[in-house]
Amino acid sequence: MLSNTFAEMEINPDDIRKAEEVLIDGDQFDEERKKFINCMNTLDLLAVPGSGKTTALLAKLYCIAQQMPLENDAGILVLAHTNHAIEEIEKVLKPICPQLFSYPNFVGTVQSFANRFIANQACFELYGSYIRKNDDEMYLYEVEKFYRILNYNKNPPALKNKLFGIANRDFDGTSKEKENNILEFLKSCSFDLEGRKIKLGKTTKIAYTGVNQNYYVELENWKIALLSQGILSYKDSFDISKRYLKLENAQSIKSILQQRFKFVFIDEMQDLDQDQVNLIENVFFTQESDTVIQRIGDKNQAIYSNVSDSGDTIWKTRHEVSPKIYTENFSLNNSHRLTSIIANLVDGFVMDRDDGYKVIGISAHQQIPPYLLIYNDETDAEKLKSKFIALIKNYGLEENPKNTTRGFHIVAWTTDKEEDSDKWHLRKLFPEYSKESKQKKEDFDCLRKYVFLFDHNKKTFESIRKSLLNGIIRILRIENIYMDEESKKHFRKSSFIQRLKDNSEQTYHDFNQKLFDWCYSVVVNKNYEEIFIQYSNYVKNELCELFPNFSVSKSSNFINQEYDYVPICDLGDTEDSKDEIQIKLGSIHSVKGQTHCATMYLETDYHNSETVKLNVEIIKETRKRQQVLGNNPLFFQEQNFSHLNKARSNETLKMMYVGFSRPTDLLCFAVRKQNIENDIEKYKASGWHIEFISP
Ligand SMILES: Nc1ncnc2c1ncn2[C@@H]1O[C@H](COP(=O)(O)OP(=O)(O)OP(=O)(O)O)[C@@H](O)[C@H]1O
Repeated sequence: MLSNTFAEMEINPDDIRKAEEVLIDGDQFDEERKKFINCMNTLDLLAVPGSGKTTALLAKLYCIAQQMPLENDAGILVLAHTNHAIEEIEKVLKPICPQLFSYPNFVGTVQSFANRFIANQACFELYGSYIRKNDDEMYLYEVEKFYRILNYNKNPPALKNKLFGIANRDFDGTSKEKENNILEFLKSCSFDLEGRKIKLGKTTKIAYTGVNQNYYVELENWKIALLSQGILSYKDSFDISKRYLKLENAQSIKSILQQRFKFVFIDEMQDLDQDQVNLIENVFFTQESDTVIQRIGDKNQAIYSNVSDSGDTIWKTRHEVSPKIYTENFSLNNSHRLTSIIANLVDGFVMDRDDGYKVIGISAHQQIPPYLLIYNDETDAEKLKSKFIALIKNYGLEENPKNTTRGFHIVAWTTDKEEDSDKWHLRKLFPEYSKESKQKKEDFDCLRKYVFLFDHNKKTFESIRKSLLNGIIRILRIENIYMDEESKKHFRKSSFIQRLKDNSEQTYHDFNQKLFDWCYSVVVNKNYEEIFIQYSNYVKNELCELFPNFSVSKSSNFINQEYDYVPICDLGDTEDSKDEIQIKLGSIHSVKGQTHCATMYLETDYHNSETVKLNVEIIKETRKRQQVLGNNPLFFQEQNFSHLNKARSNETLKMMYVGFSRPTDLLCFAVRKQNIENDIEKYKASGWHIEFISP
């Protein structure tokens, strides 16, 4: 393995100066940060929240972009796990270096890279179809559809009996829960189609042992049929890429990619799951490759894939794996985002403390102590928000435009639950939070959502047009109306439009006119209800002219299902609150990587509440000995229990580490009284300011 040789490129100091102007208001990067920006070798950079990892990466990308086109028409590849992380990079760099976002460079999620450069071709060569759907929700729908047609049979054992046994071994729940376990298994299992094994994680659950195993063959056929239609779960993209890259005739793909991408940068590296890490290594980290790979992140913030089967973080740094070749990891000391008081609190949550890893806040902002906001129940929600706003005003935070740009955020771990759930969640307090309206989804569980939940940020009709067409395609799919009966190929938007044209120019013209009117009415006049009626009437009454076999039967629930639309969640959106402070609502996942001015972390239930999960017993009570609890970072103590590998507590450490480390100025923690009643004095003594929202 090469330690690295592609080090000819030198960053121009003048470009660093310009980057400082653009990225950190003309401040100067210190020597440590400049060393990272200048380094053109393969490396891993790990550092605390707010230390400026992303900023330093942006500076480096800015400097490289100034030297484009690169020698031999080489490009750079910039990857992250989430769309959010990519959008942050685009937001800053697209306006000032658009060349970074066009050929031969690629900036995107690991998923989009895998699909575009490997999985799409793999799917075509292995299964005869390019990828048409790559979406876990759509995949779940396929799983459910398949499950519904299965029947029980004891002898010989039918697939349904087998699945029931596999998914519900030692499980004592209701029949609904058992059914959900089967669906969950079908959704999550992976298919080793070469070895003819079906696995969950690393464990083989069903292996093909002979021709009489009809249930195995049935499941395998279903999977192959999906792949042949280009319907893939997210994980499938990596499974088929891995398979494809092993083939003799795919070897050229690796060398083409290595030639094209001489630099690979991965931000938020800790979020990648094992498949993603392996794919990048498999393509770029080979004996013959001279591609430079720089991976940037913070293991303590791994809130996505986070742990391997052994309980360790998935990302193993080069130094961990080959300390002789890679003598150290890069690091950046100090957090520019955090004040020392917030940094002290946040530091107690650290799980993975490499040498010198300590959260030290060096921001010169005023030292505002963290606030504990204690409330009773959901009827206090508005008072809670008002208190947050009052604190923002009290410290004059809204007066600085930079603070307003960074924003004032209420964040929570669990954002959404069913209407009647007693599990605490963000929407229970703030119904204006609507997760689905924030997501740019293409497929939904009822027709109404196709009219209401298109991507409202798009100012053109493109998004609503797509959404309305997707709704029709979904109905045709539910009703088993195929584009081609024999191959059972489903319609896509383009083939549906083609069918209209094939029917007659007039049909096509009439439909287009209708579609335009619907789009106009929804986007311009916001006539959602009226258009939903017209749209669903079209489906019920006019689609049959195009497809004589069509009638609404299986899709009737899908069409009639109610959905209460709640307009977008930013509270400041309403007219009469124009001058008010805008409070944004979001999940911890959605604000990862962001810098806020003020953050209110709302405690919610994920299995249990955060405060409960941080009460960790480290010594059990016996007749002779008292129970001993671990250090609680909520009391500004350094946690000492993560080595016990209690999964719920450890994920809480990471989630709160991310949530608490967002604000430059004000951190509030909102908890229900019943959860912390006995600990209020401890909070006070440790440094929190206590505010009771209601008596
Ligand atoms: N060298 C610097 N000098 C001054 N301010 C900086 C510097 N680097 C970063 N900042 C500021 O600190 C804040 C945090 O930076 P950034 O988001 O890059 O940190 P990060 O390490 O990527 O954080 P996280 O781990 O939370 O993703 C930003 O507001 C950024 O402008």
